Amino acid sequence: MTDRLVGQVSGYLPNIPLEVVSQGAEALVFKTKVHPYIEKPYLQNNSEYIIKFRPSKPYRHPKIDASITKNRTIGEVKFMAKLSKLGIKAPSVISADYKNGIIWMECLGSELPNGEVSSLKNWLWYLERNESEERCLADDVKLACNKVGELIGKLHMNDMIHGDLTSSNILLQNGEPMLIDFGLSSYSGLPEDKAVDLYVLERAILSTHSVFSDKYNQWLLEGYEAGHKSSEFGKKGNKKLVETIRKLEDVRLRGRKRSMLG
Ligand SMILES: Nc1ncnc2c1ncn2[C@@H]1O[C@H](COP(=O)(O)OP(=O)(O)OP(=O)(O)O)[C@@H](O)[C@H]1O
Repeated sequence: MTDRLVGQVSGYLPNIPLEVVSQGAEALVFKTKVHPYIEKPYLQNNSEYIIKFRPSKPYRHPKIDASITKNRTIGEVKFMAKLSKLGIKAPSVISADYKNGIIWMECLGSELPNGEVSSLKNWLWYLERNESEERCLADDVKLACNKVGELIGKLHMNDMIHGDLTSSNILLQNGEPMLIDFGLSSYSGLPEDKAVDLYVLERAILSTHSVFSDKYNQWLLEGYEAGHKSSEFGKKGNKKLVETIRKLEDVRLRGRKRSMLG
């Protein structure tokens, strides 16, 4: 399966060496050392780039499939371009081929001592498996969670919804969090949509980092509050924060009822 898809993407990008990074439900992600048009680009990482390829789905009607691939790729690129304009940390888009579902972007993150990419999930797992409880709850972990919350606060203040907030979709670079994977992103000013975005992250933290999830979630929310209270947003920030947190309580309640009913 992967070989066929690698063959397909190599056909679209001839002579570009590709290394498979991940195969998810929606896309295949590759690393390459080749920039498509500049020899010395001004990016945080000038030696490696990411290529995200959304393959066609054989079970969909070819015309519908082509339209979905094109629209989702355009949607993701536009979202990333807006993030860059707003200064919300995420990979810069380098190039895109909408028709073939390809996004060439900046490669973020670094390598952890165990060789894994420095996503929030991998970093916390690394600490949980190799270090003491004290280390897992140290100041730099609190600061990273606060900063993630702040970043999401800024995203929501701009009425942007990530749609798939998990600790894998947050990369850390020199302690600074950056968001990735905007395949399910959308725009909404509704507190409900923002609350659901937060709830998805809260549940992801609970299931992925269960031992310390209470602390991590508390620190994330503290950062989220701080993000809204930044002088940049004035009184509007506090108003939006109160509305979203009130909705978050409703969403949690609905989630609990649903799990009680099985
Ligand atoms: N810009 C980037 N810099 C570094 N690594 C990245 C970048 N984008 C993606 N990755 C790596 O590729 C993985 C998959 O990327 P992404 O989540 O965007 O694809 P996906 O197919 O939508 O994933 P899934 O279906 O699992 O949600 C990420 O978890 C990360 O390890």
